[in-house]
Amino acid sequence: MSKTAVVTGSGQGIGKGIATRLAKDGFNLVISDIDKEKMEETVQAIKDSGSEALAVEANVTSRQDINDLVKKAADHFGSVDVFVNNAGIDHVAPLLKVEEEDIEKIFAVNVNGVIFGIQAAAEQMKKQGGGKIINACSIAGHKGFPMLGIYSATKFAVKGLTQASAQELAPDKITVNAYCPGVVGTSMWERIDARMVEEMGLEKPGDAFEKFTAGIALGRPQTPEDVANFVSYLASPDSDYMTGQAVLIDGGIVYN
Ligand SMILES: NC(=O)C1=CN([C@@H]2O[C@H](COP(=O)(O)OP(=O)(O)OC[C@H]3O[C@@H](n4cnc5c(N)ncnc54)[C@H](O)[C@@H]3O)[C@@H](O)[C@H]2O)C=CC1
Ligand SMILES: CC(=O)C(C)=O
Repeated sequence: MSKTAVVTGSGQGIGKGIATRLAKDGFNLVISDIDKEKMEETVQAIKDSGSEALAVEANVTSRQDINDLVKKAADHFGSVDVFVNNAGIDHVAPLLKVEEEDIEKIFAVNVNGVIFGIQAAAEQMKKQGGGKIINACSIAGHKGFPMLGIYSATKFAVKGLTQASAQELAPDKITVNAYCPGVVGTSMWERIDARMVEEMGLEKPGDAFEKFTAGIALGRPQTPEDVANFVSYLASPDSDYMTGQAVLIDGGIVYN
């Protein structure tokens, strides 16, 4: 029987790239997002390529939504073998301009969402005798970047949650790891660029993206496929002896 992977925030961008790759790897896919239209587009693309896919609308800030997502995935396909906590949002501002509601909003998605995902997936995986949980971290989870202060704080939190849950869940044969991309050309970076250009007084759209990508050792911005190639490994038995790691996959920006 095929294994099943659930990917949150897989209507577009990195999540869509991961879902498409895992479908190619032979997984049944559960595509989940708050954007119904984009979610259905991803499902159709996967079905057109000959794989099984199910769409489940879920907001990661709601524990109930995430519990329901895992239940629907398990009821439909029989198991949840891989759960990717990919959904995330950005926030760009100097720390002195950050409002209380900005902090609440970004932590609700990037941190609470990952906690709810780990909890719901682990309860299901325990019943099955194991599984793999994979979290979206970032270079900003290894190094604080100016203008990305609260975003960086959420990604440092993801790294901590990955390490703690890996140790708690190892006896249940559940591994927990994270991918830490650099600068990926998705709609998230379009928003980051627009805000940085405004806040930093740069000349034109694209200047912040160019500034960030200029320092990449491998000489080009990252694609969702670059990230998905590594997540494919984390979802495969080849990574069975790896847990608690938040691995940089950034073309050479941050070195640990
Ligand atoms: N783009 C980049 O350069 C990098 C992105 N990341 C992380 O990778 C992940 C994916 O990023 P991108 O694909 O670039 O973002 P994106 O903005 O292109 O796509 C994010 C997806 O998540 C969905 N989403 C947003 N809030 C949600 C919620 N509350 N519940 C469910 N779904 C929700 C959106 O509808 C969208 O489909 C995020 O966690 C991000 O922080 C990490 C490092 C670099
Ligand atoms: C979006 C993101 O994680 C960075 C650092 O570019």
